[in-house]
Amino acid sequence: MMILSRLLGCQEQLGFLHQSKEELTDSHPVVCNRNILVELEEGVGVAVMKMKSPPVNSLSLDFLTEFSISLEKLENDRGCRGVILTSAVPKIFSAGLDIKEMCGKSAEHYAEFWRAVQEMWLKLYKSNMVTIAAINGNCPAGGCLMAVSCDYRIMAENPKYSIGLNETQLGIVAPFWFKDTIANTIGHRATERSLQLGLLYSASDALKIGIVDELVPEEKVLNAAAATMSQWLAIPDYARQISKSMMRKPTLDRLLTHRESDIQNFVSFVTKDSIQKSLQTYMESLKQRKG
Ligand SMILES: CCCCCCCC/C=C\C/C=C/C(=O)SCCNC(=O)CCNC(=O)[C@H](O)C(C)(C)COP(=O)(O)OP(=O)(O)OC[C@H]1O[C@@H](n2cnc3c(N)ncnc32)[C@H](O)[C@@H]1OP(=O)(O)O
Repeated sequence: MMILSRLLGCQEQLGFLHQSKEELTDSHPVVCNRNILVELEEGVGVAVMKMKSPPVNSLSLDFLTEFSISLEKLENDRGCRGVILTSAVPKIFSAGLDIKEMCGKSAEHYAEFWRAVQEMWLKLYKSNMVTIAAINGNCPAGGCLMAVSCDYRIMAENPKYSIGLNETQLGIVAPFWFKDTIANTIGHRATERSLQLGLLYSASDALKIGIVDELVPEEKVLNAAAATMSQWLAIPDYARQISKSMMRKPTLDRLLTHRESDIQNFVSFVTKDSIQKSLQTYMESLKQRKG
């Protein structure tokens, strides 16, 4: 019930009611949501989802709810066959889960938050559409999860940007389905090293290890994503979708089977004093790094 009311509440915030005439053209209907801009190019059947939640596109409960609703709308739109996921915030793809959602809140809040994280991943990983991440900035932890859940990743070749699952550096543990998703991308051995050490890879190392598929100059990331999209869309949908599902279903089923226990594990993990302390110390270190 709480989730339903949040979804309904968010649908109002989603801004379907606030579209201006300038934002709606025949060829590029744009939906300006609070955290995500969705632009559907109808003739081509491709939507661009631009995350725009400054300063760092952190994945808050509101953001995740909006993301899942937006993706579901596209999924149910027969005119949309592909999605390019990118960022409208300079230098940041996404800073991952919003750490503030995991600090000093109630057990009920943590459970609701974690269900929203699961939902985002389930929707993205099982999407029937072609999904391409156009990674135009830093991409740690939950941001990396989003990227590796897509079918293909193109990253800006900027030495300042990094990508990876750095959870252990915060004193926390990437859950099994984060691990499965990255292992499906880079293999078991590379995942083991990557997760234990909480590695963040530079763009060039990310290409070498296979976290990303292609590097291009920053200003070409979206064009490169559109070019790759047209190659993938040249394959008949039905055959491609069944192939995707064959590869991903066991991983999806594992979370679906253990969804409630995964939420309980998260809540009991994150409510530990030691974990709260680690997260708070990490947040403070982010602030100090600034100063
Ligand atoms: C036994 C098994 C049990 C299993 C249980 C499972 C538990 C697993 C739980 C969770 C998995 C976690 C996944 C995650 O995604 S955790 C998040 C990890 N993210 C990071 O480590 C990134 C942190 N951020 C950065 O490194 C940088 O901010 C940056 C490189 C992304 C951008 O740098 P810069 O442009 O210099 O910006 P600032 O650092 O100055 O940041 C601006 C502003 O934003 C705040 N902020 C940054 N990241 C986050 C975040 N992830 N959440 C919330 N807030 C964030 C930062 O503090 C600044 O705030 P301000 O000082 O108030 O301006």
